Amino acid sequence: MIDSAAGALSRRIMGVETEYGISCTTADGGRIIPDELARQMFRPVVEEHSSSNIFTPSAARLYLDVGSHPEWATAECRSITQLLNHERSGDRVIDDLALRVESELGTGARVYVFKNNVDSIGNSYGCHENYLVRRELSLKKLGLALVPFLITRQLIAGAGKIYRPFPGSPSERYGTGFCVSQRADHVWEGVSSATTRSRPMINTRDEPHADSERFRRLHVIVGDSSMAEPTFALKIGSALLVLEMIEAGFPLPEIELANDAAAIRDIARDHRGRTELPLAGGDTVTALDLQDRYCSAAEKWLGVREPADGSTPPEELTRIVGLWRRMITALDTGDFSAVDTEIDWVIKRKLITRYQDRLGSGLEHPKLGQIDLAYHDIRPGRGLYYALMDRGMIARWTTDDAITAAMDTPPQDTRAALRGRFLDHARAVGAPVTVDWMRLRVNRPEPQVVQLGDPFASEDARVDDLIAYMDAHAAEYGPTS
Ligand SMILES: Nc1ncnc2c1ncn2[C@@H]1O[C@H](COP(=O)(O)OP(=O)(O)OP(=O)(O)O)[C@@H](O)[C@H]1O
Ligand SMILES: [Mg+2]
Repeated sequence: MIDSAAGALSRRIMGVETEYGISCTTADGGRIIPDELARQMFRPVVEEHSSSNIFTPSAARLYLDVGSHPEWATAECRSITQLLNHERSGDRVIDDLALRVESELGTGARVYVFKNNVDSIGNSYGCHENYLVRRELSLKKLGLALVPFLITRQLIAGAGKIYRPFPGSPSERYGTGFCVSQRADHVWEGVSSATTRSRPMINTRDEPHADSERFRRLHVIVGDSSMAEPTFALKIGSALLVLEMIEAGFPLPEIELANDAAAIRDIARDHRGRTELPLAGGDTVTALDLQDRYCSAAEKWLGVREPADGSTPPEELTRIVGLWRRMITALDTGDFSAVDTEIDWVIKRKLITRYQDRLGSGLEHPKLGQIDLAYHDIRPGRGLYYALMDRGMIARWTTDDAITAAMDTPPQDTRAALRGRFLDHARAVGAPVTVDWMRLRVNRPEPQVVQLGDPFASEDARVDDLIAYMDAHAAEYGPTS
């Protein structure tokens, strides 16, 4: 049981990290290996910043992670649609890097960027969610309370994939089939501080990127990347509501599964959530029953929670819980028509089934694998996701204008606004600076550092002073281009 004396955090900082898969074919049918392709994509970034790990004008972090996966970590956000806009703006920025390489390579070359979580040889890359929580809460206890929700969340917000067993694959014992989640086969335990050796669902590494006396950062690494905007909203919104309820001590299923890793893999292969999951105490529960209970709790919670200014508006949460309920009903009845434009795995399964019927083949058919992958291509006008959206077969949650605005404008109601202003000014006067989530530093003539321990604060006189310092020394920084 969580000590809920501190109550639910009514305002919260959230961020999402997305790792992308990349590949390239040249006009003569050749390939460029991902390492080299990643280097080419990041060349303009390195030319401008002398680094492949930067903070962008929208205060996001753009970097090249190990394994040639470009990563976009959104700036700190306070509401779900805001977070969605900032996550989507990452797709646009990364696609611009891909377009540039494509034009350098000349007619016929194709650079593909996929927002998925598995490559063709079984490597997995992540989509991490970050939620600010109070220091008083133990990440371990919070994690244990969240795990049954997160293990079953794939049913309502998974990205879906065709699973093909191959020797050495983590779930070799399962036959070929459609899974609701991409990530389910690639997590090994519920809660721990490791990230790669034994990948947990929640990472408890204590790295708050904020005042460590007041805050912690909950790092959820079990989720799939989302293509459909409503899927993203439901994935984040449902987690946010469950987190709030745990913090507030609101009644929730108190469940400990006997084997988290086995449960998450079994659920991934059960499109109706009916698998009986053994509990640590000996009984069983179905995944659908668990999700139904979380959703019912959230419906009640919406009636009593006290919204805070600047956080996700209640109407938006009502919309999220409405979608959640429609998805539970679909799972229960087997009629998915009320959600088949909103939830990634449902959209994808429908598409794949249609092609499968046409081909008259099993899921092993390579064409179906191509369709599976093409759904995650982030290029408008080329990727299957965008093709379906253009035909009205995928619903929207936000607008192109809002996404475009987020490409170069930080959230205005968090610390990100300060980072954005600082970077903007440094660029204008050519000042050498170093930045991370917590820190703004002017490097010359004398190092000047400001620590931003409160991620909610979007104004700070110390940052005004840093800007004045850069202005005062502008002549020493030399001409700007
Ligand atoms: N105090 C905070 N609470 C919640 N989220 C935060 C906080 N500070 C930053 N974030 C978000 O956490 C994410 C951090 O991304 P980053 O890729 O740097 O993750 P990391 O876990 O620190 O490092 P890495 O991915 O290199 O292991 C960003 O999306 C950011 O907006
Ligand atoms: Mg990261």
